[in-house]
Amino acid sequence: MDSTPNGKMIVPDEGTISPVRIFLNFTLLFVGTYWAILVPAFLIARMGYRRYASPLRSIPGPFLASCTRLWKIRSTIGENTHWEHIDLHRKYGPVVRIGPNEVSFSSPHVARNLLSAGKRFYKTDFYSVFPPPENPDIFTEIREQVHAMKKKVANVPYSMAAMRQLSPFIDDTIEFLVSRMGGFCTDPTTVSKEGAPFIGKKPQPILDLGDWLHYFAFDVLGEIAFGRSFGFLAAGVDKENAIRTIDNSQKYNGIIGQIPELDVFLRRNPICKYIPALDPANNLITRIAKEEMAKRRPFEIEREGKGAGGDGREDLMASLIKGHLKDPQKFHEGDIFAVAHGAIFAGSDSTASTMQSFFWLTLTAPRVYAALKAEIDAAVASGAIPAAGNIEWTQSQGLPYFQACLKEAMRLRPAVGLNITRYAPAPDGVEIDGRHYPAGTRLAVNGWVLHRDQAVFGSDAEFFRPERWLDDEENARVMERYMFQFGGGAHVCIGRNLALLEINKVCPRLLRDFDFQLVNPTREIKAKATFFVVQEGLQVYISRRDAGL
Ligand code: HEM
Repeated sequence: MDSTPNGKMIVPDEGTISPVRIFLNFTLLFVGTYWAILVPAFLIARMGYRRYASPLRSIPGPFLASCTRLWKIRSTIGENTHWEHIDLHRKYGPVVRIGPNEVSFSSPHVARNLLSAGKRFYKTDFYSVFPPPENPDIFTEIREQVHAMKKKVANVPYSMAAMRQLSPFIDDTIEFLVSRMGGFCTDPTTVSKEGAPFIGKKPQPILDLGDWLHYFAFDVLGEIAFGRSFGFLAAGVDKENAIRTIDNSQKYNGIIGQIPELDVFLRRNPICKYIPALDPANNLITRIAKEEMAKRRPFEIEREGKGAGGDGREDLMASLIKGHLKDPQKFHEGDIFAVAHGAIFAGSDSTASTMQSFFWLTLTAPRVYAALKAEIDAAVASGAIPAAGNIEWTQSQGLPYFQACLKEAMRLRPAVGLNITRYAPAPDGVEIDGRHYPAGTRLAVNGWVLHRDQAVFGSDAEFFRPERWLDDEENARVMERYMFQFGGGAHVCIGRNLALLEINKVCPRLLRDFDFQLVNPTREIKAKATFFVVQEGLQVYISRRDAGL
């Protein structure tokens, strides 16, 4: 206690010190002194609560996953989610708790229900980090009603009929790919019969088929979306590192999609705009998309069918502009850019990855590769497919073994490697296989797991055996119903017609025109799950062949 100059003691008026203040002071002092114990204690209590007080508490799974999202973040950073989930279901069974509020299912029957239209299993906030957040495209739009409106407009240019009209531009790109690949062919005068990699003094050129298929997929999308190629095949390299930048951005989406609340501090942080390397607007693909938007103004030119894109063709952007002009309230101007630009992100890695899987699985199975070549040779000999030039969609439909190999590749190595996740519907939640999941529970499925279900695909579901699609028609129909490489329901892939058209034209053509030999037949290609499975290491030696002659 203080004293006054005259020596009298100052007695504090107890009534003027608020008890709240005393409590706050005490709390601050306490926390300040013991924070090193209190913070971990709080976190442990929170983890324990999430682990044991949750309605999901009896579902098996990794302990850490049941208490914190860190387990999923770690799994996504590791880029190995696809294989990890296969192991997880082997260990814990058909239903696994992979997050405090998230469950993964291995049953294709559950997946069919979960992804069906009209059942009100809506997309989670995982998708909200995928750009552009200010104007979501078909893939990133999580407001279901708005999504349905946008998809209705975009479905028109994505129909198979519309895609087949653009087929000549795919043909030109295939022609160019084939001519570029010709530069990697072994010189026949220097090759030994055994096809040894080094002949005489001249090393046999190595073709990174994975890279070239990637360039091809991008250039096709440039033609389809904007009426012009991105020029990857011409350059023969990843121009301006555009593909790598997109892959890195997908990796970011995959990881931050697990903790979307962090996005505002990272990519959505306005500071990014001032750092050129971090501003997505500087990416080659985005620049081209913007240039094309600018070129097509005023939009009325497209309505008159003149095709401001340059050569009068109705590319995706032209068609979206028409959709906007028809109903600007439902399909805004910003949607034109978002949907056309988004197509490149959604359609490039996915299509490339599918073709890479097809070639990898086929070339590592000599019996399959030989049977495939025999089918193509026979088709050429009979005139079912031409001996030179491009192959039409209808012609490749007449190659049953090729179709079986493609389905088998999409079954064993689907292009999406992360989970597809939906919320249990509000307000009542949902019952699945006798267990109730409250509204808002995250329900996840992964194609890599679903497509290995032995009840649907057979006891040898682990193995690449294209014949399973040809053994029994009825069985093939059942298997087809439980394939999820393109997702399902209201969110089924809008670009699947385009992807299948491309693949059905280019793969048989390459098999007809070239012989392939893997450089490292025993080395597994790298398959990194960001959202799509990005693959590396599909290196081959090639030589020309005269199929069917
Ligand atoms: C073989 C190639 C492809 C595969 C395997 C594939 C796979 C998928 C999958 C699994 C989904 C559902 C994702 C989910 O629900 O979370 C999806 C959606 C989507 N895909 Fe594809 N895709 C391919 C090619 C393409 C192409 C070429 C485009 C566009 C040009 C495209 C555009 C989209 C869009 C916009 C969505 C969102 C659909 C919606 O939510 O309504 N995809 N794709």
